[in-house]
Amino acid sequence: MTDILMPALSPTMEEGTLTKWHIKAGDVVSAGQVIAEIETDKATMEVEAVDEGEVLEILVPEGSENVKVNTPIARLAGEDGAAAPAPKADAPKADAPLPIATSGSGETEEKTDDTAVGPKVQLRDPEIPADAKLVKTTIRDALRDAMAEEMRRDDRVFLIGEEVAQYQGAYKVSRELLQEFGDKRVVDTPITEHGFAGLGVGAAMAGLKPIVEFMTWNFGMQAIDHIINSAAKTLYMSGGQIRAPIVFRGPNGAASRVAAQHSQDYSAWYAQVPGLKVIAPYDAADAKGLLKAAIRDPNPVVFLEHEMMYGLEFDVPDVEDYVVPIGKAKVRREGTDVTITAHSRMVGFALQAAEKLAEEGISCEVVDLRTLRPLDHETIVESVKKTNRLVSAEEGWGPMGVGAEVVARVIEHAFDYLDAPPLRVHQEDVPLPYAANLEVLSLPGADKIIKAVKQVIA
Ligand SMILES: Cc1ncc(C[n+]2csc(CCOP(=O)(O)OP(=O)(O)O)c2C)c(N)n1
Repeated sequence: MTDILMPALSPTMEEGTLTKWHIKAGDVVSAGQVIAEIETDKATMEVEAVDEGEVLEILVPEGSENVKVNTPIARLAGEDGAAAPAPKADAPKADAPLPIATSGSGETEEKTDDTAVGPKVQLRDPEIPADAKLVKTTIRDALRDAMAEEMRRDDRVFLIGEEVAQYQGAYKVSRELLQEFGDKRVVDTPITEHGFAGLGVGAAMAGLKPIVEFMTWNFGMQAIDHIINSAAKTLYMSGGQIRAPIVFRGPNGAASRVAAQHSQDYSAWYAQVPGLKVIAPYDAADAKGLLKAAIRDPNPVVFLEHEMMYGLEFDVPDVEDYVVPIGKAKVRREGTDVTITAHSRMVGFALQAAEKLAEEGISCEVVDLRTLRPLDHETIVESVKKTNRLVSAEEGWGPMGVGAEVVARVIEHAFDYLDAPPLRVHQEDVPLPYAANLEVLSLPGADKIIKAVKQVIA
């Protein structure tokens, strides 16, 4: 049995009208068949079935307004995930551009809010005063606040990218920045990643502090030459005379149902490059504090946000100038039996796994890497010296990955403390499939972490 959920047509869509059903209970739907029409203030969209299955029940009648994204709207017989709907963009209204929907990333973050939940108890950073007020903030707003604060502080800081100004960001991360800072400091560009990334690197070398937003890191590949060959290497190649203080940021990692070219993790790609710093935060406080640190850093920084986490809320300390140091991992849960390392969205899965394993009497320590380059192996090694076992978890591919590096460092620095060979959890070694059931099978989650933990403690 599979519930068809109300899809999100755009990254910011929260609800819509279910205008028409093309199916009724008892019908057998086939893959690609249009089953419903959905309307928001921005677009009308047809929903297609991905696989075949019998319609057991229509849960939301046609004509229903304000149906929240992710509400079950119909029930199909069949394997879980096999008949999930594929939204098909249709006739966006002219006055409302939907860059993400038209790029194929329409159905993204809201869908996953339940799979990347935050920890119930968060360990506090030592730098947060004990009496600091904590304010629930989405990751999207935490990133926005970081940019706004740094732009107020330093007039050399500016933001450039596709749809960052008028549209306020494809994921609404630059909300109201154009209004506050004007169009000289919040700059819309054509669809030319290679062009505007190069312009950013030149501006950085000339003394400005650009933040270059990629609509997703997938499109940042067009600009990879500027990131690696220009930004990362110039300090070395100029004998220390020319710096490029620049932040490249945007959504990274697996999105939902957008297929291989729109859905991949660049952590290991950039973390290999000398001259770059690479940051991949998990929660909103780190997103804010680390982005502020990245903007101030004199080096080029690759800042990997998770495409499916922008709408998630976490506690952010309400302190004057919240800056989290680059290059320091964070122990998010203390434990004694096994160390789990993770970054970005995988931290949520690691914490979920740790909670489930605790019910069986297995105590996991979860280390959030936060910065991938430079990697804080001291914190990891310290943890492994205590637990004697290691599982690394990452969303990207395994070979030559972040986990491979973590394991190598632990073997180098704590070989004698290991009681079992370390294990790596990662995506299957394939480009991410589009089909819902294969997508689920390809990506790592809490279940795969639990399996690996049980294997290393066996
Ligand atoms: C290299 C790259 N950058 C960004 C995107 C995201 N994207 C997809 S469609 C689109 C807007 C396209 O606008 P336009 O060229 O005017 O075509 P339209 O779809 O409006 O006819 C953007 C920015 C992409 N697919 N590839």
